[in-house]
Amino acid sequence: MLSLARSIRFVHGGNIINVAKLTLTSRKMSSGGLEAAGYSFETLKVTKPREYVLQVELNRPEKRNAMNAAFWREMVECFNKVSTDPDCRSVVVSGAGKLFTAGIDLQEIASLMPMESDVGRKSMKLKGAIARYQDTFTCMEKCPKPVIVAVHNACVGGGIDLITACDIRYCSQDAWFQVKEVDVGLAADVGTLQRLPKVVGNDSLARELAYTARKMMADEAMRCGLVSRILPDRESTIEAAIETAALIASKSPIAVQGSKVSIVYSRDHSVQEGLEHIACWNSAMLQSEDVMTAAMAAVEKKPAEFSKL
Ligand SMILES: CC/C=C\C=C\CC(=O)SCCNC(=O)CCNC(=O)[C@H](O)C(C)(C)COP(=O)(O)OP(=O)(O)OC[C@H]1O[C@@H](n2cnc3c(N)ncnc32)[C@H](O)[C@@H]1OP(=O)(O)O
Repeated sequence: MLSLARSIRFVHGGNIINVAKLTLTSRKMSSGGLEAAGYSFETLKVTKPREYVLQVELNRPEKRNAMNAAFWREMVECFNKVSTDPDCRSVVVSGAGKLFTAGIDLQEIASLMPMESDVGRKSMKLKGAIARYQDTFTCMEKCPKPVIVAVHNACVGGGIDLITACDIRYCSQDAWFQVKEVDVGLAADVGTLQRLPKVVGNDSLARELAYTARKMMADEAMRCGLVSRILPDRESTIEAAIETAALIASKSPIAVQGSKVSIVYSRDHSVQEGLEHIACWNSAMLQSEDVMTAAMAAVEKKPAEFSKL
């Protein structure tokens, strides 16, 4: 660890500020692939491939990462923890094995149905259950840390719900995407119908995919804006996602998380409401030490080191 003390005078908001001591800490990279401390799950493998970056891998490869009851519960536990983890600034989501995910576990789908005989009570219970399933992906959107998803091969049904709640989507050349729900007699209900049209900015295409359940291949996913990069294979897709996550993690966490909160808010509000929201947000956050830290680093032409958040 490298420590460097020096005195700097800086102008901020019309005031001259003396920064008595600037401590620069050298980067201590974690060894990738090791399970991240405190993140132990049955269906998810969480590792730390870079400093401040966590990789959450869907980890039921023998069942094609089908989403079972443990998965729906553990994703919420995982992302609630990520949200407040000062050692995490960005997240990569990937799938273990042959493909990204085969969607909801079809062998467990019958167990969704409550036992009540009265239709009203049954419906109320089911409504609560669907809301909890929705929370599984909404918690990724509510997590202030950017989430980059690396899709390879198949991304089916619930997989589309998952990836449309992420911030950034990359895929491999062999990736394909399928809003599969109508094929299993369902209207998609955990986010695809709400988020996909906004992600691709093409209402006609979103409806076509939802009504037909046709497969969309990687090239079309790129053209329509579902993904922003195509890489040759699974490994290079994950590596590219980790590189982007590491770049994000090197920036001010106050600025990055404020950007995410503002982008999500603005998507669902008018331009004027979005502007008012960010004005209120930044009336607090512009006072952060991160503004000074970033400015000083720029002046010194050195990488900025931001305090944990
Ligand atoms: C409140 C509701 C919330 C969410 C709703 C979401 C809706 C959906 O997700 S709809 C989509 C449901 N998924 C599917 O219809 C896909 C079914 N699977 C497949 O079509 C194929 O498995 C495949 C994805 C194309 C992959 O094919 P392949 O690589 O040849 O693998 P398989 O030999 O078919 O499967 C290997 C192994 O995995 C099991 N498995 C695969 N998918 C699922 C699944 N969705 N649910 C449960 N299990 C699945 C499959 O049974 C095999 O298991 P074995 O024990 O080896 O037999």
